[in-house]
Amino acid sequence: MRNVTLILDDGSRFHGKSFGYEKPVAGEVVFNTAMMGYPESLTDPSYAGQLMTLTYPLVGNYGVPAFTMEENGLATFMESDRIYASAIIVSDYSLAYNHWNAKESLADWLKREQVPGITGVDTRELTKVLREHGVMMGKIVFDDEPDNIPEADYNGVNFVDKVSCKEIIRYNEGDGRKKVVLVDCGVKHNIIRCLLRRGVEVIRVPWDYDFNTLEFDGLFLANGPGDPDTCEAAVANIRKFLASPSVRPCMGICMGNQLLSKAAGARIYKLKYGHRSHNQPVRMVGTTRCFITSQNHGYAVDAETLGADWEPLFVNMNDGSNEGIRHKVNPWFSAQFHPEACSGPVDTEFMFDDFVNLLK
Ligand SMILES: NC(=O)CC[C@H](N)C(=O)O
Repeated sequence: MRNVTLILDDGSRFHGKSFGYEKPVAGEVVFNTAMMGYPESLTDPSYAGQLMTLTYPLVGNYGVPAFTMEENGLATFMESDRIYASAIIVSDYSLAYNHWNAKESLADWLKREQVPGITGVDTRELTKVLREHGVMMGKIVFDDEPDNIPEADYNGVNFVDKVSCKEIIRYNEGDGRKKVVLVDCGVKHNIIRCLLRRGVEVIRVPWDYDFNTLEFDGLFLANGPGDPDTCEAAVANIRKFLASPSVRPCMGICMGNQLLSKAAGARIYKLKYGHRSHNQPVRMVGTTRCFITSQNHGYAVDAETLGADWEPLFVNMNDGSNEGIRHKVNPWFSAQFHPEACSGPVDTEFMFDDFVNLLK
């Protein structure tokens, strides 16, 4: 294992060993405090461009499942067609792995997908640095090579455009089925699985496609990487939908919550270090009902700036930030967290039932 160094923008250095693909890489360094789920997180397109630090120390011990696709093109066990995170940073990579569903080691998978992985880093100390300073750009360099890769700069980069599908994909087509347009900002496959399991037809469209020209019964706004302010084309299409005389249900997740909120007039801001974990507590506004949720986001909605017809639906119980919105009259709502989980707690999957019931 070659020696590597993670260098953060503020000059802090963390030494480790390479266990994945051997190439230097630069990107935004974020941390995730979940105890498991590295196959799902690595293939979640919302991590595009990010160096993912895991605080849970032992990683790799349950290997990686087979990368098989179902007939409909959805991955059997993963959240997309490949790894989207730019690198993974762990404390103690486990050379031995064992699980009924394991097909290969995390190291072999990373090497095949050409994604760097580093181990031996005190990821809890690294997380403390990111928590105090806020997420930072950083790079992983090999100690036996000159450090000549440029710093990452994400200003104005539209990551959604890089990961969204390029043409329309239809799932579960059939007479009499309710049709849901899904705006693919970088959709996790479990969102599509959750919809298909409820018997609807899904029409997956590129993020900037004007779906208002299609015939459909409901609109679904998916998760996606990067800064929502780079997705004005999607916001314009959502605004058209909201203004349409034919009122149809709409649900959004994560980036979908941010885009719906932007269409509702709200401002988006960047959180200091984001929410990436399996145990984010949220409260449903107006009730004392709380849910434990799976999350992966760096931006948040400023609920104070929502239009008068809208209100917050969920609030984060750790930091009070907005976790979802709803329209006061029409069947339009969204969550900043991930009701489809995968991985993570499934407490809020009922939101898919609510959405599909509204279509009827
Ligand atoms: N998972 C997501 O959809 C993330 C949304 C957005 N890219 C953020 O970081 O806030």
